Amino acid sequence: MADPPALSVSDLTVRLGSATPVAGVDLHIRAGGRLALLGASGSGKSLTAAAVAGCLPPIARAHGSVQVGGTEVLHRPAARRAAAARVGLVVQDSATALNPMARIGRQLREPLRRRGLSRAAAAAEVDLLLRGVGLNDPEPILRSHPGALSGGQRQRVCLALALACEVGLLVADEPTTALDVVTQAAVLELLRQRTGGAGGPALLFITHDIAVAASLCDEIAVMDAGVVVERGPAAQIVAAPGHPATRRLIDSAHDIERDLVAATRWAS
Ligand SMILES: Nc1ncnc2c1ncn2[C@@H]1O[C@H](COP(=O)(O)OP(=O)(O)OP(=O)(O)O)[C@@H](O)[C@H]1O
Repeated sequence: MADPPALSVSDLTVRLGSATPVAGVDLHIRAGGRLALLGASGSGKSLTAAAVAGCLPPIARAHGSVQVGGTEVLHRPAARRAAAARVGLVVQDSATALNPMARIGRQLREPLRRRGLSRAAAAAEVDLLLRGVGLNDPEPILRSHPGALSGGQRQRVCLALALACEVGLLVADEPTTALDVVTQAAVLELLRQRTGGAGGPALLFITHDIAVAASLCDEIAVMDAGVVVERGPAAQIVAAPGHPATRRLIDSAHDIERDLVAATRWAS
């Protein structure tokens, strides 16, 4: 039998008081697929991601359906979800995603111990996970508290933590926005290597950057004012954008590229 979709969102609506920042969103990611949810600031991407990950703000009222791995989870906060319906979450601000009081080693071993690994097996797996996300000298990282790490190191630890939970779906909400360009490229490459395909988790990648969306994901869904206005294969959306919101995102990417070329000429 075919695997159930990693994510199936139908008619998702999120209300915050009298505002409706997410209005009737449908999304679909096949097992091992990668979808970018693309949109300008305030278009409703993060609230959609929060509904999927089970961490909407308490004042939010959500309707519709969110199925992870075939299980309905919309009204189940992250901590109350069955293991098969858990979602790994990597957010922009990794400083808030980790417990500031606990050493990295403990935070990474915990989910592995919960999965039934022995103390020794969990320690070996943590070592592998950190090396797998490019932290090739794990010992000092394991002994550190989150505040002692750089933003790039913390983001890699968050990715390792999400992978330690062996989820079928990873939600990455602007995971590289707070990083310098070199570290951004490294973290994006890691996401490319560690998600998608037969073995890795599916990916819901939240971004306002169409170039990043198209380079990492097979499909793109564009949000504008709480609604998905366009969706399709990434190459097709970039080559032939059908909605003004998508064209605006492409134009702003071209503007940045033009500025960069002009600055390079100026400097040389
Ligand atoms: N906790 C909250 N309380 C009140 N309003 C909120 C809350 N979270 C989001 N909003 C509002 O809902 C709308 C959508 O927010 P959301 O964070 O989903 O947008 P976004 O597309 O992710 O934007 P960005 O790229 O800037 O993060 C915005 O107008 C935002 O101000």
